[in-house]
Order: sequence, then structure tokens, then C-alpha cells
Amino acid sequence: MNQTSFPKLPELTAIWQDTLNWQPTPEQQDLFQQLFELILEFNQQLNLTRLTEPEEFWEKHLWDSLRGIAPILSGKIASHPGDKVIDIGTGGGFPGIPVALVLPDCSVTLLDSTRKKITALTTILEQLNFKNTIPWVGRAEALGQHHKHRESYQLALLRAVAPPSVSAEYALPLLKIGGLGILYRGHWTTEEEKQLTSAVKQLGGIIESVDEFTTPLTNSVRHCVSIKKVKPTPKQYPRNVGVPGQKPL
Ligand SMILES: C[S@@+](CC[C@H](N)C(=O)[O-])C[C@H]1O[C@@H](n2cnc3c(N)ncnc32)[C@H](O)[C@@H]1O
Repeated sequence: MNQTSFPKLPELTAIWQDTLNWQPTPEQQDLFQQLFELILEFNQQLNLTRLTEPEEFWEKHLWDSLRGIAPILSGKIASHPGDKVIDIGTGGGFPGIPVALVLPDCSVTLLDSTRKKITALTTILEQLNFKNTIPWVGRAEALGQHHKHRESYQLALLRAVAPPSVSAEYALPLLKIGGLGILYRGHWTTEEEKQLTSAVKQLGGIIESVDEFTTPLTNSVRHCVSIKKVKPTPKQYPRNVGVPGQKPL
């Protein structure tokens, strides 16, 4: 018998519907709960997240992860079976795991340079019986120069990984032409936008949109900055491991 009792995640169906025009099926709600429990269990040995209260986990991990793909959930942007998604710097699996959970026909690569985190995520994903996730240990700079990965993704997600122009250098080489990178940000400044505009131009991209919103439980201001690949990224990008962060474009 399982001795551990875990807190229950809120369902908040009306908020899903009002904010994303989408709501989880009972099976998806059940998977959210299982994911929460597995993360709490693994968190006892490894720091996967500091957000362990049910409401904050719901808002900052589940809702925020899915807010980034709101245009896909609402059908405004089409996703196709077999589309490849990559979560760069996934950490404890966010935003990539909730995205994989709601887009079962897409293949979601969860990339992180910390082996321990990817080992934990691999076990969590096996226990959830996910078939559409690929946990991967590596650096975004190396993957972007790998012929099997370069220009092969439709969607790249980056939350709390690096400043915007560094995130762009990680994401754009991996995207197909027409593919989108979603940068999950807190506050957004005109200075950041200026730097990002210059960086994406050098990398073959444009800023497609900057979407400002507040989170539904704590009213925190957040932004999703969407960058689009419009032409091939020059061969020299991404630069060697560590260089994008040390000398941002
Ligand atoms: C602050 S955590 C964010 C985790 C998660 N995205 C979230 O929002 O909860 C940043 C993660 O990015 C990873 N990371 C940083 N730079 C990276 C790079 N160049 N390539 C791959 N992973 C990277 C780190 O190992 C760390 O796990």
C-alpha cells in the first residue's frame, strides 16, 4: 500500500476555459496529478522545483507552461502529427512536459545540460507512460551544430534559461524555416526588445509578437515573446559552448 499521501491539485476548469479557451480532459487532469506527485517525490533527492504547493504548481508550472502554446491550443496556429518540439533548458520538465501531455501527436525533446535532472525526468516520463518525449542531456550550442537536430524543429520553448538574445542563439539554429521559438519571460523591457531585434536579424529570424498577460491566481505580469525563423541561420551560429552567454549578440 502506498503510505505517502500527496496534496491534490486544483482543477480550475473555468479558468482554463476563460484564459486559454481549452480545458483538460479527466485523463489529462489525472496525468497532471501524477506528474505533480512524481515531481514531489523526486524533489526529495534532487532540486527539480521550488514550487511545491498545489496552487503555485498549477499556476506557475502547468498553466504558465501551456499559456506559451495558447495559439496552438486555440487552433490559431496549427500543429501537425509528427511535429518536433524542443524544450531548451527544461530543468524539472517545464514547459516541455505539460506541452507533451496536451500535444500527444508531437514529439517533444526535453534538453538539459544537467545529467541528474534528465535521469530523473526519464524515470518520471516512464512512470507516466509517455511515448512522445525524448529526454536529452546536452548543451543547446552543441545540438544546434548537430546535423540531426539543426533546422529540424517546428517549435522551441525556453523558460528561465538565458537572456533573450542568448535564447535566440540557442533556438533559431534548431528551428525549421517557418518554425517558432517561444521565450517565456517575466517583465519585458524596450532595451531587451532592441537587443533581441538585432540578435534575431543576425540569426535569420524576426520577432513575431510580444504577448503580455497576467497569471490567473497571483496576477503576476508575464510575457511570451515569439520569434520566427524566416531564413537559414548562418553556419557560425550557435557559437561554441559558453560563448553565446559570455558575448551575447
Ligand atoms: C532555471 S532552470 C529553468 C528550468 C525550466 N525551464 C523552468 O522554467 O522551470 C535553467 C535550466 O537550463 C539549463 N541550461 C542552461 N543553459 C543551458 C544550455 N546552454 N543548454 C542546455 N541546458 C541549459 C540548466 O541546466 C537548468 O536546468
